Amino acid sequence: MKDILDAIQSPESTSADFANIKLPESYRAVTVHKDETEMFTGLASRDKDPRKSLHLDDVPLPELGPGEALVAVMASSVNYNSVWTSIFEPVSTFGFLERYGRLSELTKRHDLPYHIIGSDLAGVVLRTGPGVNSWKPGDEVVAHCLSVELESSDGHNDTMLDPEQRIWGFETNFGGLAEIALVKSNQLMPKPDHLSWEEAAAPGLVNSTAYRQLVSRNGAGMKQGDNVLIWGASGGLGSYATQFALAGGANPICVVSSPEKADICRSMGAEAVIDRNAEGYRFWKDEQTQDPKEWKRFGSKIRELTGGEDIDIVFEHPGRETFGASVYVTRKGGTITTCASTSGYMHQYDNRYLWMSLKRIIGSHFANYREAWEANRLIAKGKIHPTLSKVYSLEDTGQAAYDVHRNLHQGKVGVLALAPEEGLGVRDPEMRAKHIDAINRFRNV
Ligand SMILES: C/C=C/C(=O)SCCNC(=O)CCNC(=O)[C@H](O)C(C)(C)COP(=O)(O)OP(=O)(O)OC[C@H]1O[C@@H](n2cnc3c(N)ncnc32)[C@H](O)[C@@H]1OP(=O)(O)O
Ligand SMILES: NC(=O)C1=CN([C@@H]2O[C@H](COP(=O)(O)OP(=O)(O)OC[C@H]3O[C@@H](n4cnc5c(N)ncnc54)[C@H](OP(=O)(O)O)[C@@H]3O)[C@@H](O)[C@H]2O)C=CC1
Repeated sequence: MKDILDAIQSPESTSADFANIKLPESYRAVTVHKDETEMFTGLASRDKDPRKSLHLDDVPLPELGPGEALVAVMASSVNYNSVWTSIFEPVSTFGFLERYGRLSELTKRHDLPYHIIGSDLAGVVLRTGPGVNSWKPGDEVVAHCLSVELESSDGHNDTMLDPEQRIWGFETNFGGLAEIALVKSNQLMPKPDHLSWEEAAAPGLVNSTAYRQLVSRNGAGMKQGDNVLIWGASGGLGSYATQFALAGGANPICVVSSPEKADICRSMGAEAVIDRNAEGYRFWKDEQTQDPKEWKRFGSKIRELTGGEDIDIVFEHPGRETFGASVYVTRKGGTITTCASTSGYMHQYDNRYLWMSLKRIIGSHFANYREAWEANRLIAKGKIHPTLSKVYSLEDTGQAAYDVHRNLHQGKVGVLALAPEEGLGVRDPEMRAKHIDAINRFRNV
C-alpha cells in the first residue's frame, strides 16, 4: 500500500509506474458481517448503533473483470445508504448481494459473508480490465455509484431504468469506504482539479441525486423563478438541492431544524428559511392521524416568506413524517419529487389535494450515467461546491455513520482512506482560491 501512496503523492509518477506497482493481496475495508444481521433485533431504529455493526477488516483483493477498474481510494464519504446498511434496515443488504451473485460467474464475486460498503470515492486508477480504453492506471478520478449491466433495452434511453440497476457499495460489494475499490469503468469521472481528495469524494452520490430529482427533465425539471421547498436543506441531499435552486434562478424555501443550519442556508444565499424545530410543527397528532391544521400553518409560513405564493416543487426525502404536508403546500399543477422515506416509507396524504389541484408525485432515484456526469461537471466548473463539514479516518467510519444516523452532522461527512491527511490532491490552486469560501462553507460548523 505504501508503494501505491508514494506513487500517488509523487508528481513524477507516470501511468506506467502505476501499472507496474505490485498490488497487495489484501486491503482494509469497512464492512458489515452477514452473521450479524440480527444483532439489533428488537431495538428501535434510532438505537441501532453503526459503531457496533461497522468493522474495519482486512479483505482479499477482488479479481478484476472485463469493463472494470480497481481504484486506490484516497477518500470517501458517508451516505445515508451506508447508515441503512449498518442498521440492516429496511432490509439486509446481503439479500442484494445474493441476488446479484446469481446473475453470472462474474457477479458471483459479490456474494460474500461480508459487505464492503460505500458509494463515493476519489482516488487513482490502479488497473483496468479488458475492454477499458478510456481510463488508465494513474488517472485521478471520482466514481459515481450507478452500476448497470445494460443488456436489456429497457435502460438504453435512461440508464437508471436498466432492470439490473444497482447502487455500487449498497447493492454491490467492493464499495468506496476502503483502501481499494472495484468499480465498472463507466462509473469513473475526472476528479475536479481544484478540490482535495476528501472534498472531491463528498458530492458524488447526493449531488447527482439532487441533480436528477430537481433539475433534470427526468425529475422536476426546475425552472427560473420556481419556489422550491427543500427539506433538510443543509443536509446531504438538501445542501446540493439548495445550491441547484440558487444557481438555476429558483427560490429555495429551506427547511432545517436549528438556527446554525438556518445560518448555513442563508450564507449559501437562501433568503427563505424555516426552522421546523422553532416553529414546532406537529404534522401527526398520533401514530395514525395527521393534522391538516398543521399543514395549513406550515403553508401560511411559506406564503409569508414568498409574498403569498405556494410551492412549485417539493424536494422530498423525509417521507412519512412530512409527505402529507408536502402534498398540501404544493401549488396547483406543482410537483412533489421524492427519492426517499427516512422517517417511514408508508406515506399518507390527502389525495383530494393532489387530484383536484392537478399535482404530480415523481419518484426519483440516483441519476443516470449522463446526469451523474453533468452533476460532476458542475462541481469541476466551480458552479456547485462540496458541502464537506467534518472528516473522519477509516477507523472511525462507525462514528461518522453514527453522526449521520443521529442527524448530528451538517452537509456531508468525509472519510480519509489512503490519504494520510486532509488537503491533499489539489491540482488547480488558482481555481480553488477563487472558490475557497464556498468550498469551506460547511467546515467545522
Ligand atoms: C443512491 C442512494 C440511494 C438511497 O440511499 S435509497 C435509500 C436506501 N434504499 C432503500 O431503503 C431501499 C431498500 N430496498 C428495498 O427495500 C427493496 O429492495 C424493495 C422494496 C425496493 C424491493 O423489494 P424486493 O423484494 O427486493 O423486490 P420485488 O420487486 O418486490 O421482488 C420480489 C418478488 O416479487 C416479484 N414482483 C415484483 N413486482 C411484481 C408485480 N408487479 N407482480 C407480481 N410479482 C412481482 C418479483 O419478481 C420477485 O419475485 P422472485 O422473488 O420470485 O424473484
Ligand atoms: N434515492 C436516492 O437516490 C437517494 C436517497 N437518499 C436517501 O435520502 C435520505 C436523506 O439523505 P441525505 O440527505 O444524504 O441525509 P442527511 O441525513 O444528510 O440529510 C437529511 C436531512 O433531512 C432532515 N430530516 C431528517 N428527518 C426529518 C424529518 N423527520 N422531518 C423533516 N426533516 C427531516 C434533516 O435536516 P433538519 O434536521 O435540518 O431538518 C436531515 O439533515 C436518506 O433516507 C437517504 O437514504 C439519499 C441519496 C440518494
